[in-house]
Amino acid sequence: MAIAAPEQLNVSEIPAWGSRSVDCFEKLEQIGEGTYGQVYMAKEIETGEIVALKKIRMDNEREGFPITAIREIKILKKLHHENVIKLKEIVTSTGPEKDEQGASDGNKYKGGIYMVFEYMDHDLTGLADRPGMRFSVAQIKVALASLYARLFSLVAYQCYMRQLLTGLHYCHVNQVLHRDIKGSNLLIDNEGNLKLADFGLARSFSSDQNANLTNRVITLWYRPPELLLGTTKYGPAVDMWSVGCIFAELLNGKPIFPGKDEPEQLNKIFDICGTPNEEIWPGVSKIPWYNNFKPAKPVKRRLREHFKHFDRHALDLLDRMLTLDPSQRISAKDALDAEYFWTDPLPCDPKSLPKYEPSHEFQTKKKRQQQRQHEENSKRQKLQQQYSRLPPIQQSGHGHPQMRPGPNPQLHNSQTQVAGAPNHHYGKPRGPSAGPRRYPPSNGNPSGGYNNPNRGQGGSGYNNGQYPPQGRAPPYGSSGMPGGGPRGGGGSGYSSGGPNYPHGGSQYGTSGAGRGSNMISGSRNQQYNWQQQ
Ligand SMILES: Nc1ncnc2c1ncn2[C@@H]1O[C@H](COP(=O)(O)OP(=O)(O)OP(=O)(O)O)[C@@H](O)[C@H]1O
Repeated sequence: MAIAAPEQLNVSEIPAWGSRSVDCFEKLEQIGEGTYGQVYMAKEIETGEIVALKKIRMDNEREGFPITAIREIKILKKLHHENVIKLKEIVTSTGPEKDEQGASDGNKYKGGIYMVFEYMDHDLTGLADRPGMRFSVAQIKVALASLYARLFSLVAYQCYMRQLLTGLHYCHVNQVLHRDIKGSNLLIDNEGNLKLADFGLARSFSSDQNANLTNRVITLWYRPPELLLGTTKYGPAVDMWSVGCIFAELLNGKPIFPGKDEPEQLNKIFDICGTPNEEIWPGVSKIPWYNNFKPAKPVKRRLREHFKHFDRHALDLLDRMLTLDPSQRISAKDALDAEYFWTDPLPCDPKSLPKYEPSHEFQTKKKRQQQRQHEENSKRQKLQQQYSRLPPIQQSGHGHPQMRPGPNPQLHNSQTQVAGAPNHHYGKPRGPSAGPRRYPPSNGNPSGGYNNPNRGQGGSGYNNGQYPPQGRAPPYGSSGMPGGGPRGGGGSGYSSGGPNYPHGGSQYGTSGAGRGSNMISGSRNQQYNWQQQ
């Protein structure tokens, strides 16, 4: 079998893949709008099976098939685990494509390539954003029902966290870094199963951690301090920081570090986790941008006080996930061993979790927009009715301006507010004011502008308007990256064979010394139910 050079898709490995047409599927509904393009819920016509079709965006690909898609396909082909999304096949279309209403998509001269995934009913962002899943302290105080619901959601979160860590441990053992852990990339089905998705930024890593990797990864709110400080040598600990942010977000009801840009992101982290120094984080002063960001006044860590309302074991675990020094940060394997997962109430069987209507971030956001629009319209109607009951306006021009019929300034104001209303916490990362950005500055200047020439059409970066283009930045561009990207010397790329195995006894090895994570069976010493590969 021909071996593909690193970064090339070895099509001969997968003869059946790509041979079927997307016409084998009927698109039912759009469920996601990602950097890649749209994601659809679709039905396989022959079998009736429901799948998710993710269209690979090709419109700005003068250089051929997008590297992020190649990486995602290559990595997903070698990962097989119940907590990692399954890529079933690749399908193509040669001619004009139809949208879910059966209309041509207007892109009639272009063929399309789709990844076919198993379908998942929710993403964690969409699910956590459902009214029934979020509870304020006030609600809990006033209603016993809410208390039950709150307890129930805590049990659900514990169950999701266990699955997230199990899937991530599997990735790390197989030497894959995810590098974009966030709620909308954690998919959940109605059986309560959680799966890691969106491996477009993932890559293999070698256990010596000496290779230079790109610094420009992980959505801002979930990005660890070592990346924000400019390191290019990192490992699985980067994903564990993101897990800590998600864990705290679930328990807290909102994101914990919602920074607008890199400096603010670091400030938010330092404010709660304390400022780093050589004592608590040996080597921190050697990280490229440490001096740029060194706070004038040291701040003490106050994470435990800040989240003192969390359950004790949850707080212990969170403390170890949000450890500034990546070498002291807890691994996925050790996190699965934490008391949090081994004290009552033990994580439940995912199947016992409640079933909800499908909810993806894309849909919940759309619904919220529609609801806002609806509320505005009825407000407007009410005001118009009020005005129509008012006495007619005198033509002399002495009347109060608010008594003038027709649109008045107030209404215009409120309309503007709707259009430009701040995005909800769970809004898609679209720009500085609309959620976390995905990439740090590409110009090598940590506190300077954030234009990213790699970010899709025209490379307009983040400063151009509220909604910058959504093309996923090839994470391996070479511009201005401190230390050079993995494409340059040192980037290990992919091995052409199977995944590399970590050396026995390493943090990510499967020596069998670790305790298993299957809480349902109640056995703490059980092995993980997957094979290392
Ligand atoms: N297999 C699936 N089943 C159900 N929904 C899915 C599936 N895959 C993706 N989605 C939905 O589509 C959204 C976008 O998918 P994905 O993250 O893979 O695309 P992306 O282009 O990488 O997006 P982003 O730029 O936000 O990371 C997800 O957040 C999820 O809501």
